[in-house]
Amino acid sequence: MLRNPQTKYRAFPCIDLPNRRWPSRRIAQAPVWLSTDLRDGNQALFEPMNRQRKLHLFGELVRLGFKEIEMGFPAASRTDFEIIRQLIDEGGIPDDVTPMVMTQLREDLIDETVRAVAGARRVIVHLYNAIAPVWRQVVFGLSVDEVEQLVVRHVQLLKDKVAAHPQTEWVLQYSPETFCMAELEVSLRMCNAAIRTWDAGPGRQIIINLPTTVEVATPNVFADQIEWMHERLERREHVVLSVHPHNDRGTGVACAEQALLAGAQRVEGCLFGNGERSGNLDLVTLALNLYTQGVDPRLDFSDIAGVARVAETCTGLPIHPRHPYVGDLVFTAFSGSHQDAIAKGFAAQDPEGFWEVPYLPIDPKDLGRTYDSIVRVNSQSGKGGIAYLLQRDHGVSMPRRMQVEFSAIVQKMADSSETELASTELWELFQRHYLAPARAGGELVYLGHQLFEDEAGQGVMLEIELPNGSRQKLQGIGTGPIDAAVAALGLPIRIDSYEERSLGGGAAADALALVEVAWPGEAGSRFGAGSHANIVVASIQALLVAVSRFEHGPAQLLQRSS
Ligand SMILES: CC(=O)SCCNC(=O)CCNC(=O)[C@H](O)C(C)(C)COP(=O)(O)OP(=O)(O)OC[C@H]1O[C@@H](n2cnc3c(N)ncnc32)[C@H](O)[C@@H]1OP(=O)(O)O
Ligand SMILES: CC(C)C(=O)C(=O)O
Ligand SMILES: [Mg+2]
Repeated sequence: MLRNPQTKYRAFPCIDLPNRRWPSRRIAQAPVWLSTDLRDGNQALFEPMNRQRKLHLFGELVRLGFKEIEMGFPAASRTDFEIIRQLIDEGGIPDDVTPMVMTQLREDLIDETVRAVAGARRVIVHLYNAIAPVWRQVVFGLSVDEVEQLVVRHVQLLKDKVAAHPQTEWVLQYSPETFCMAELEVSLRMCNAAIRTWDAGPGRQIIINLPTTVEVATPNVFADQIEWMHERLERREHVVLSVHPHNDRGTGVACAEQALLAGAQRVEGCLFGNGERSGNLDLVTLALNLYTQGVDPRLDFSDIAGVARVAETCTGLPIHPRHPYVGDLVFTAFSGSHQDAIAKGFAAQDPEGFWEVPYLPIDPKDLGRTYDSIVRVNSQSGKGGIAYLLQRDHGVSMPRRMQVEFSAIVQKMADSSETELASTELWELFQRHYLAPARAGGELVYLGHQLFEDEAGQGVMLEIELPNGSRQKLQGIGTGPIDAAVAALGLPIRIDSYEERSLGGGAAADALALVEVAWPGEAGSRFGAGSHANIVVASIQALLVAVSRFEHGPAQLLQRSS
């Protein structure tokens, strides 16, 4: 990369629009949607869709509620010609859906295009030509006057040709390709030439479609360009002002939103942002952005995963897991504080009230998605999410300090595996670290006990197995069974906390005992857990696990026994 990029790249000039109104407006209704999945989306694929895939995607677009669908470039592609012809001839286009077909300003191509769609109930013919300086000079070698003549000549030609097919309602769409890079006066001249030549008026609609063919400036510049055109286009009431944002700077959706504020009434784009280079406007994101502002998008994404699978199958392109609204991970929180806030938000959410769950801009249920994967655990997770999963799925409710200790163990595991841990894996990890008798060797093992009453308090006769396999009988007296077991071990330990719960609920459920042991002089305490139908057994097991987690614990007992 250059250290002085200003020698190679220039900033796009600002638009002189002192009284711009778009910044203080709000989008209050859905635009007219045009899907160009079958044209702009298709022309950007390694392998363009075959007939079967195109028809599949067309059916899906209709099902989603699109009323205008660009079908392709019939003069350039035999497949496109045959598909549109077949749909028209066989009545395969619903009455409320208008197909659109694209062509360059060339007589032979316009001829073929009209042949492809004549007889349809209503059709939009899309004429385009690039008008920005570099294209005028380098690609076409035409002056501004000559470009205008090209537009007038071909709009007139189309007008004459379609007059022979009065049974079809013909709508013209004119796109000054490369609009965002062209001088506004030149764009206005070309658009007004098309409006006049088509003779737009009552019953003679025209769509003026302004593209960011290659996105080159910040969205506010595009919004200024749109407002400037909106205020100057002739016969404005008979013009549908449309935009066709691409996404080269990653701001296609922002451009569309700001263009709608600036006077655009219609947007063109593709599902999930497919399209040339870094894509077209993502229609799904725009629609759901509106939805989350309380605006009905008039497109149905209540099974968004199903739509995604159709799009992936037809285009052969995968959808990124972090893609807004649809990605596999977008309703998943890994980080602890997010998990904590989401869990609290769900608990507090009023089912009839406004959506107010932290970190989730939309209710996943509205898109046919579930809450199941919202709390997931990886190396970024905190104790809240881990504790939530163990409690929810395994009935284990850890005291707070144990949550802290266990989350360090989980993070170590997640860091080394570099993967997410499922709730079953958390449970296995919990058992391996804390739960007698699931732990695997190296510790003191409970074999049996007997309680007895003593003048000095509660007595216990404890039988345990040492790590070398030898058995030991130990006796102790204390204020209760745990205290007596501590006395029996004869180690300088202290019980810092003790909790018992029932594991998994129900009358027949095992008891779960959680014991926290401190060893004065040793940093930190250790937890242990035991589960058994008998709570005393579970408690002694938990104690033995916690003691075993101090290196000195088993070692001192072994030393004493030898
Ligand atoms: C931004 C967009 O997405 S625009 C849509 C782009 N999509 C496509 O082009 C897909 C379909 N296109 C095609 O299959 C072919 O380009 C065809 C069949 C239309 C034309 O093919 P060809 O005649 O071989 O021309 P080619 O593909 O090389 O296109 C370049 C020619 O078209 C001319 N041209 C490009 N755009 C236009 C236009 N809008 N109107 C008139 N002429 C145009 C160029 O000036 C150039 O002419 P030249 O050969 O006299 O220098
Ligand atoms: C609208 C047409 C010409 C287009 O795809 C573009 O300019 O990106
Ligand atoms: Mg395009």
